[in-house]
Amino acid sequence: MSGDRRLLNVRSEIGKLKKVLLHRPGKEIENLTPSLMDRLLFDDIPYLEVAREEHDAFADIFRKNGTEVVYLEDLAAEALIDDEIRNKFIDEFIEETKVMSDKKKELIKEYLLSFSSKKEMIEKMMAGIRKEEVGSNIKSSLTDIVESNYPFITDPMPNLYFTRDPFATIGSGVSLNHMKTVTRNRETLFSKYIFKYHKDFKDAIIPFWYDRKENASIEGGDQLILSNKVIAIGISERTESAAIEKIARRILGSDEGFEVILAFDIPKKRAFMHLDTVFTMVDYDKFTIHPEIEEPLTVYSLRKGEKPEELIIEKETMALREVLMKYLELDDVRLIRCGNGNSIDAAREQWNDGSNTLAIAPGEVIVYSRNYVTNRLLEEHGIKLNIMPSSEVSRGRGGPRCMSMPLYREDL
Ligand SMILES: NC(=O)NCCC[C@H](N)C(=O)O
Repeated sequence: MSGDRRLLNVRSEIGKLKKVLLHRPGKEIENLTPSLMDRLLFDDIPYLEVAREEHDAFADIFRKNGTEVVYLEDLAAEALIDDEIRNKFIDEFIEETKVMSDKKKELIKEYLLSFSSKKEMIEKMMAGIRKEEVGSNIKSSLTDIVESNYPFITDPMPNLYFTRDPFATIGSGVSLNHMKTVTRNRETLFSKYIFKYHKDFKDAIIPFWYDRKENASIEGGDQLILSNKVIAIGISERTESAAIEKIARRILGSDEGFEVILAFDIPKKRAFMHLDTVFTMVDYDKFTIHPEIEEPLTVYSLRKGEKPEELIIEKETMALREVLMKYLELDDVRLIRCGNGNSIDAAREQWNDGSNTLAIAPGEVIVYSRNYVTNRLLEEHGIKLNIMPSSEVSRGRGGPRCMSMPLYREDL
């Protein structure tokens, strides 16, 4: 990045990745129980020790390829530059838990302030606070008595290792997302403090395209930067059209150079959770896809109008291939089908994020080892693979793209 003073720069899905944000799975994973899984958006409980080994192997792939890796937990701790900010952060964190009683709030604060290391305090916030850690017998309100069997004072945040979703780097700016679910919206507080107070960002002029307090939801897994002109956003289980409209006005009205936002209407179901669950870019003209999105799709193109704030919106029904050829101005594109078109392999590998690859350079991606049918096909299409172990991290229903947030990619 020598000679380049931009802190954040993402103008494609495939430009050489120079800096990426990860979160190493922590104790929050061990605070998952079967009865919490549904609300906390997990389908199984990963074995933490192995999940960490897999995640470390993921981080090593970046480092070996010249990508700087930074961790959410480190940046969040470093953002708490003085007592005033630490206090403010703790208060806001507690405000966003469902704790009602003032007495309990005081005890949580006291407990969090008792950590001498800021990183350990952050990790505790992420992991969740079990009842027995903070005055287990407090029954100062009716809710405490009624909910006395609930094991946590503050819930764990097991989805944090999917750093793709709470915020997204778009151009030189940040979409600080408002997440669909309460559990994931709590995660965005860490990003808020990082961009506001961390020494690397606090004095920078960073455009914010969205804010976590806005009322419509949008998640990073739905935000794909197809080129320096075209952004794709899924209208999905997690992202609402109202949010896309707002963000489009701001991005298209800025001087970042993006010309069109394509809103892809995808099925609202868990197997299609985000646009990147069913579709990722692996090279200039190659994409991995869930075979079910090959059928004609409804796509809305949003462009800037003549008047300030005006948007021109056009609805089209087209096959994905045609949409990509048209908007990326390509003569041809190759759609690489997850599971190589076999319905059983496709369904199995799709469930384990076979289409959720992360490009670290044009034509070079990180993939899960378990999706070997799709991986073979990618190789046959000339894609260079970096294969990571994937038994445990995959249980959270996200792949290499979901587990990473690029902060800086070289322009193509
Ligand atoms: N971009 C993504 O598809 N992220 C995966 C998120 C998985 C997580 N368990 C969730 O349901 O939000």
